[in-house]
Amino acid sequence: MSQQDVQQATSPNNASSPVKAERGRDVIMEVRNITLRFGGVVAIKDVSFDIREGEVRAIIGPNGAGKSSMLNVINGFYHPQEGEVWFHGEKRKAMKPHEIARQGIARTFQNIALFKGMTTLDNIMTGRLTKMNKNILWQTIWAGPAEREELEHREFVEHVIDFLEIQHIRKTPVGRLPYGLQKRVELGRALAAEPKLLLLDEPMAGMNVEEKEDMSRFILDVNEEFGTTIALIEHDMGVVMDISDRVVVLDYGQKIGDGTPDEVRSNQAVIDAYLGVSHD
Ligand SMILES: Nc1ncnc2c1ncn2[C@@H]1O[C@H](COP(=O)(O)OP(=O)(O)OP(=O)(O)O)[C@@H](O)[C@H]1O
Repeated sequence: MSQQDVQQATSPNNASSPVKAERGRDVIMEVRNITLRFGGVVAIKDVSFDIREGEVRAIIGPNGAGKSSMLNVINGFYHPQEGEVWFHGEKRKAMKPHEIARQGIARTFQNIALFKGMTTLDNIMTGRLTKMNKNILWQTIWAGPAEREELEHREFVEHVIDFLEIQHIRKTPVGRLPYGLQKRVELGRALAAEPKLLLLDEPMAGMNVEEKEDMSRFILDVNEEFGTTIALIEHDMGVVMDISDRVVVLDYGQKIGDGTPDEVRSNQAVIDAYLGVSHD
């Protein structure tokens, strides 16, 4: 990234709204002194930060900084060698990812992870899995008469479909959809779980400008209208500064910045990290 890119990404036009910055005072997620190693590689080193209710929280940093690893710690995919994860005031015990999903944490993936042969509607229905008994899920998708519980789930899913403006593709197999719409369906599937905390792993990756604008709008709408707390990893700095309330910055596995977009954009360590300035 060039000096100009850093300055553009940190221009005042991208300032987040003061109204949003005021929101979300209660901490719902906290990582404390997390250290994660893969053999001899230290992916995360003694990192602590929190996520407050109702905010959009970004985790940024150069390639290899430890962002995905941190998302996987929050999500329960990785168990750190040191440190603690707290969710809703409780220290998390060792849990499987599906148990964590039942606690109200949902995520999307960097590489879309949808059932490509299934329709938009059925993919989003699978997002209800944590809310329904498995038999009902499979009846809903494959056969079976509509039951009351199924109808309630279907109703919520239809609400998500309307909200994301994807009614026109509800019966289309997702493998046939353009990339930007597949990303939207994936967001829909995560929303169908009615998460308290939604984790987005590079939601704009591979998108053109228009698709990025659409996705930014949907993320903010989800945050505003569903009241969902969102933590995201994103490489596009302009987008990050636009939609986030607070940003944590990692570099070589360590936290080098944490604050509002304004605070982060004027942090010299952050600017140096993005410009590749060496630090001992
Ligand atoms: N499963 C793994 N096994 C071994 N090393 C890993 C593994 N996952 C990540 N790492 C290493 O941990 C460090 C942090 O990687 P991570 O993918 O978390 O960074 P990142 O900030 O998400 O990078 P990128 O922006 O390139 O996706 C890197 O040095 C990476 O090579």
